[in-house]
Amino acid sequence: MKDIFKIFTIFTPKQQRYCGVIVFCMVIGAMLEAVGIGAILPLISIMGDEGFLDKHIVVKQYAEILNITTHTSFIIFSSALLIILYVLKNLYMAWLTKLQINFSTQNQIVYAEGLLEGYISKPYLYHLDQNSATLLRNVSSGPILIFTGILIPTFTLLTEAITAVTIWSMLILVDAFTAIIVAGLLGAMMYAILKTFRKKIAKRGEVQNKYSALYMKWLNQGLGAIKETKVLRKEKYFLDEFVGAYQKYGQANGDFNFINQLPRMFIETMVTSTLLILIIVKLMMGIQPMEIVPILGVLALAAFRLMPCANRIVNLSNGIKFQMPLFNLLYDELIAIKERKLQYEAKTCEEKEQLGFNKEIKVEKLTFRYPQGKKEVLKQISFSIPKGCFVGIVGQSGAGKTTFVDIMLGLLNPSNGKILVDSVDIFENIRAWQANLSYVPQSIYLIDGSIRENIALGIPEQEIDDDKIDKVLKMAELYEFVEELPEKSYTYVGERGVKLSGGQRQRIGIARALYYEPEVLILDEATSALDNETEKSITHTILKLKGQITIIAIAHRVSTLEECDFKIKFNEGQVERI
Ligand SMILES: Nc1ncnc2c1ncn2[C@@H]1O[C@H](COP(=O)(O)OP(=O)(O)OP(=O)(O)O)[C@@H](O)[C@H]1O
Repeated sequence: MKDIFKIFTIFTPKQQRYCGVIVFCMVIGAMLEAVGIGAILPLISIMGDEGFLDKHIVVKQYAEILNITTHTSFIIFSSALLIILYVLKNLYMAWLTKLQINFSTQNQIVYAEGLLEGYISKPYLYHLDQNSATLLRNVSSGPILIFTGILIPTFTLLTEAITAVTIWSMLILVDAFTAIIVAGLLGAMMYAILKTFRKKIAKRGEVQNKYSALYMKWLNQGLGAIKETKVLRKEKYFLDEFVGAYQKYGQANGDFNFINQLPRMFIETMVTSTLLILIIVKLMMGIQPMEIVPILGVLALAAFRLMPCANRIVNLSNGIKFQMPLFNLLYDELIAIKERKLQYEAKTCEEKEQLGFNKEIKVEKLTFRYPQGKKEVLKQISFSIPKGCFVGIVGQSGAGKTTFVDIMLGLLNPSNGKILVDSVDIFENIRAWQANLSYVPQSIYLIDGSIRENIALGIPEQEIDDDKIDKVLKMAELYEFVEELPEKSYTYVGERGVKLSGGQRQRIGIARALYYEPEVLILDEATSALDNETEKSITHTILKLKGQITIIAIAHRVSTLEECDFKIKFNEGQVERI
């Protein structure tokens, strides 16, 4: 039962009040439902009683005002009233459903944004430990499942429960004995069904949750490495892994759907049999069949209205249980979103603040160890880089060069030591330091957009400065190539830049880095995957920037760093200036 209300704990007090309004409207809706059913009984009595108007003088007086004098016209009038009641009730129910769906959809969007915002702003170390398929599943499917799979069913479940209680209360007035028997029977059945299937459903929920991330992972990997997959002829391997996970996911869903169909059949059989047995008992007690008929009308209606109610309550509870594993998994993150909303915390900030850099970068006794790492990757390293210098970072594979660069970039926090820029520790305000940086990795990530969108990454299309695009295209020696393209800088590069050569991709990376007019340009093996000629030509491009900005470049090839001012050699966590 506590599962049902857990969903409301992720909401702010304002949202909870809104939920309260929805629940209040639902109570009215449930009452309208009950009145709709209850109103059938007087109509049946009126139909069966020719002298009804004569027996009810007050009703007769009001009817005469409306010019209703005969029994037939009174039946027609009462039927018309009932039609209006049903139309109004269902219009109200449609409005209420829309209210619930709007609330759910709006929050689905807010929480999807919140989840992505949370993941994007998480430290780089967090992402090193996560598989992107899990995060993809959480952001893309999480809010949908939580809001359409838990919140809407919770609202519906509450409506059904309120409707059931109201109908049942009316049933008590008509025939208390039958009402108690029906409630006892339905209650016992619901309890038994929920208890029997609770664990099975929770287990299926966990399985579908686990394998939805896994099949997504294999999908990503199979399609992400399409070139290697095809060349190595490993299509079947990826397909088998994907199908293996998808089968388990599908099986869990199928099992749940089957289990969730059983209560309807069970409840229907039990309720119909009980109702018929009740009639037999009443007949055996000597009650005349004609006396049973009017009561039976309401009873059958109520039972057949209560039965789907009970059935839906069971189905909805099971559905909620099935979706709970993902909700529980995301619970802390959803609470964090609520807290962020409460604190009106600034969105992933794009601060204007920039750390001043006029003299030097000083690395002081910098030490780093990865959380799961056994030894220190950097051991108290110290050196300084004067502004405007071109510094080469060299050393064997695994020596800690990328780790150092990641610290410089503000992606990793040192275990000890400092990096001072004009005597200010960059970790005091890493965003302000990052405002000075541009970075070119070994493999540039290109979005499936135009060249200009890729260069001015993160800037809305309409705000891209085309003069600046031309300028950096020239600096990266890409201008002529782009000018020859049919759509120039508006040409699409394809997913991850598949329509470009490796050298062109790296040049776009350099143009991107330069678009932001950095004070410090960091290159992590930016040219090492290229052939000698392209590498030389890109190095030549970079060298043109020497003296204008500070360049820190990791490179394995000696030729890349021939013209640098000095080199820092990394060796087993220690450094030496050469
Ligand atoms: N996420 C991580 N968790 C634990 N250890 C890591 C992690 N990333 C890197 N390491 C370890 O840190 C050490 C330094 O790695 P780093 O990538 O900085 O070396 P590198 O000098 O850049 O190597 P290369 O030239 O091959 O890129 C290596 O021993 C590596 O195994």
